[in-house]
Amino acid sequence: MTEWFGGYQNEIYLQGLGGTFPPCSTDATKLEESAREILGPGPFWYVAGSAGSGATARANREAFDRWRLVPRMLTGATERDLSATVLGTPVPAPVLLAPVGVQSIVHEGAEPAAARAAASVGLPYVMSTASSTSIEDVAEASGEGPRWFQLYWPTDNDVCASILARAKAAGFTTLVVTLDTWTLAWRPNDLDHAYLPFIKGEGLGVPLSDPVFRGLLEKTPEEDPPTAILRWISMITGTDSTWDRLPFLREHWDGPIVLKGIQHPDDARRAVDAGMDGIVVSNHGGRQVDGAVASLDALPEIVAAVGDRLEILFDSGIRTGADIAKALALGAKAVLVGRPWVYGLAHAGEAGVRHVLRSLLADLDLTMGLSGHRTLADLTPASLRHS
Ligand SMILES: Cc1cc2nc3c(=O)[nH]c(=O)nc-3n(C[C@H](O)[C@H](O)[C@H](O)COP(=O)(O)O)c2cc1C
Ligand SMILES: O=C(O)C(=O)c1ccccc1
Repeated sequence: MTEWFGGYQNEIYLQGLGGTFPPCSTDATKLEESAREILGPGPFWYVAGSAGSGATARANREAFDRWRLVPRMLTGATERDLSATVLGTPVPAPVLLAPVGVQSIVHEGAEPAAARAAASVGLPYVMSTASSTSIEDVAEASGEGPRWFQLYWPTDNDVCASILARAKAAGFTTLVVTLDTWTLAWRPNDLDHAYLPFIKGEGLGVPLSDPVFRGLLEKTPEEDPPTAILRWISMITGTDSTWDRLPFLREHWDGPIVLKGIQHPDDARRAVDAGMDGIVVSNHGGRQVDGAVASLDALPEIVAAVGDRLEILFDSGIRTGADIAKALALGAKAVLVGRPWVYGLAHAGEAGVRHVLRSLLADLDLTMGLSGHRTLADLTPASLRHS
């Protein structure tokens, strides 16, 4: 079924007639500004911050500005179909909620609130391994909504297998393996506030509810929290995996597998050789390698290298409908969005996330229509000029 996402614009104007307004801004920049007023400095910078000088986070945005849509007229784009199938998951529009850890930092409703909002719009929720709640709780909140699982890859194979089995049993269809964060980058904004969620014992919903992880501990996490926390941190950080470990994941996951954090065409080729189903071209929103290439600048080369051999998803820097259209025109099959919906969560929980998602989809829908694109297939490099 196709949905007319642009209709949210009328809905908002009509609300205004009755004196009601959206729960937070429809503009991503303003959302960040007002989130700063709501959240304390530690939580705000945890979300807004990035690695080092912030060069890559800025570059992510600047890259979008160098591409411009060239609108076409009289194409009959008054009715549009944004629907797609992404790695076997039918979606009303090719947009996913990027995995975001420790959402309890910004809102008490945390991951279940965001998962409910995603399900209500029909967009896939990608649950982070670093969630505040268990896999099963997020699955329940998702209801009928599509759900994918993001893995921070534990070095202990039994714990890894247990987590994957639980995710599968809870109805998560697609596995997203994040490769670019095997340790946290130098993040001055977090360091200045000495702010590390894990140390505060947050974001541990997955391991603390895992029987195999618990079985490794001499005392329960309830009796001895610091030991459990440190054991988990040492299991998912500090040790980079290598390509030869990927078959283990294939053995323990029978659905599609996506590698997140690919920025070099040769790594994209290796993902193909390893039999992966997809990649996310991403620099983790500029939070890992300061000075790294802008994600959008990395995209065309990767599409040229492997475009027809696996599904290419994209994230890092998406803030508007035009940004989504540009990434799709450059060859991404779908995009993930990070910070904007987290700010929605901070403002108004589930309703805030829903508002941000609906705003993005309405913006995308109207941008596509007014630039003469009726379907996603109409968005090609020819839709853009580099400026
Ligand atoms: C607060 C925060 C927490 C994040 N946590 C995770 C995570 O747990 N797992 C992961 O793969 N990516 C994580 N990311 C990265 C996002 O999935 C995504 O790659 C990034 O936010 C995209 O950039 P954007 O925020 O500019 O849209 C996190 C990002 C933010 C902002
Ligand atoms: O902050 C992040 O970017 C991130 O990926 C993460 C990792 C572990 C816990 C919380 C967030």
